[in-house]
Amino acid sequence: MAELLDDDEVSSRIPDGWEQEGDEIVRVYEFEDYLRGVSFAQSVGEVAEEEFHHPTIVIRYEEVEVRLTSHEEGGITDKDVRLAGMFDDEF
Ligand SMILES: C[C@H](O)[C@H](O)[C@H]1CNC2=NC(N)=NC(=O)C2=N1
Repeated sequence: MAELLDDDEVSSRIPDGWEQEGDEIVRVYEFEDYLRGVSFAQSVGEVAEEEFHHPTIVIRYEEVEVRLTSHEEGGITDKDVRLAGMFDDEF
């Protein structure tokens, strides 16, 4: 089981564009149109399935919100930080 990160560790490790909100890290990606966001959400889902670590994905008009936390550990771990960077690579 991965170690929980404290707020300072989260702040220093999460990629630019991500923020901590309680026990989650979150980023809102903006798109020129709705279907580009839908396609991005699909890509995020595929990475999540490959890594077996799943975010909450909210698809809105011209934006997609992605939230990560480690449910089993009950907070933010390096798994979340690593996946955040992998999702950014899909953007
Ligand atoms: C049983 C447990 O749900 C699975 O091992 C995986 C699935 N995907 C997961 N995703 C996330 N974000 N956190 C988890 O703890 C997690 N656990």
